[in-house]
Amino acid sequence: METAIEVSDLVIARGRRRVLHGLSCAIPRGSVTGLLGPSGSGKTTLMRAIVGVQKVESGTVTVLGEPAGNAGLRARVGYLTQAPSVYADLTVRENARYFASLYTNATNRDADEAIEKVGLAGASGQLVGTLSGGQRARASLACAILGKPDVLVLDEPTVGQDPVLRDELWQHFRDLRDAGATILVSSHVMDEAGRCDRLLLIREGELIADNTPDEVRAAAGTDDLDQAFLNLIRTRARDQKTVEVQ
Ligand SMILES: Nc1ncnc2c1ncn2[C@@H]1O[C@H](COP(=O)(O)OP(=O)(O)OP(=O)(O)O)[C@@H](O)[C@H]1O
Repeated sequence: METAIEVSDLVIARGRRRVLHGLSCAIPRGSVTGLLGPSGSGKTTLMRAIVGVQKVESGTVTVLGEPAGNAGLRARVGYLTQAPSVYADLTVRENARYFASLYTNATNRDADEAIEKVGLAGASGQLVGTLSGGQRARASLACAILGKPDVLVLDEPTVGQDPVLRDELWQHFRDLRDAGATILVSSHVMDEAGRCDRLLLIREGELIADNTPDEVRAAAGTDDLDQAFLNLIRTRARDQKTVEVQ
């Protein structure tokens, strides 16, 4: 298994609080890896470290063999932030073509293709400021994927999308993976966890599972991933209490 992203003993503080406490994981190349965990557990912080925009206290993050954030990675790593990062006063097409112009290898055709992939072809002439929240999120996604990056970091890409669109977006993620991309995708929705090749479950800045969905189910003794995560969290909390008492 070739590793695309290697995180080692990562410690990050945000504000005065320590958010990640020595987290380590390895994300295989050509996989869709789900990053799951409660709100505030550190998912976005970990993603920011992987794309190289987060100040790190200690530890290392290596992406495609280079330190995260290196100039050589700029065109190879795509990042969808949680808040849409597109220009409200440009149309969907203008946004996508503008982002395409920032890549040496992306064309207007790639921009139009990406718009189609996210289901926005019918709204490509519309100003982003007039789109619905879910449409705006998809416009942002189109801009993140159009450069065909080797590593794609997606922070809650399916929030606010209807089930049909969600299904299509997940199919697209799998297509990108099959073409060789490595995808890290955060989600709150457990039914999305089952669609991933691997899962990272994070809680209060610590990794409590790094497995395939089947392995997570087996370790937790239940077929239901929602329940499996609850079991893992409860077992961990119990173990920690036992250690404190001893
Ligand atoms: N700019 C900031 N300054 C101070 N604290 C921050 C900042 N950004 C995030 N935090 C804190 O860091 C912790 C982790 O936040 P993070 O955004 O990584 O969580 P998350 O798992 O992505 O949450 P969500 O699922 O709600 O997006 C939280 O306690 C949050 O309040």
